Amino acid sequence: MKIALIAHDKKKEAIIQFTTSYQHIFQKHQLFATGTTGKRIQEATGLPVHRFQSGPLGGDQQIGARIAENEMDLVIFFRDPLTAQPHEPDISALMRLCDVYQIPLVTNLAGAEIMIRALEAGFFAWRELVKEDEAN
Ligand SMILES: O=C(CO)COP(=O)(O)O
Repeated sequence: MKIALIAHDKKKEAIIQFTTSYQHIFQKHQLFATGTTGKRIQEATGLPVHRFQSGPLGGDQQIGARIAENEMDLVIFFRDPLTAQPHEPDISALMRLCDVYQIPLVTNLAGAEIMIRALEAGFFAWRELVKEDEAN
């Protein structure tokens, strides 16, 4: 599966701990991330991560574009709800596209814990069916 990982600055440590804890699962998937998040995850885990621009420089929009092309299966976004972000419209647009295209999105650690277990349990098999349908 293609997984997007994004974390706001105050949530960077949390996403690093999360990806480190579940490295054995993440290593079976293709990882994508906004710039700084991806760099930190790569440094901490050694996992290969395709890095887009940093969030404020368009990274959220680049991930949104992948979603619009059905090229992303899951978005794990550790949002900071207590800090104003200069690129708030980009963040809203990304979340909106997840809803438009029915892409699973979690925006906090509690949701991510459940989602990663669902991923490992095979609950994402339907994504392959959607893609097969589109190809026909
Ligand atoms: O701002 C972000 C998401 O909206 C995250 O961007 P970085 O991973 O580059 O810090």
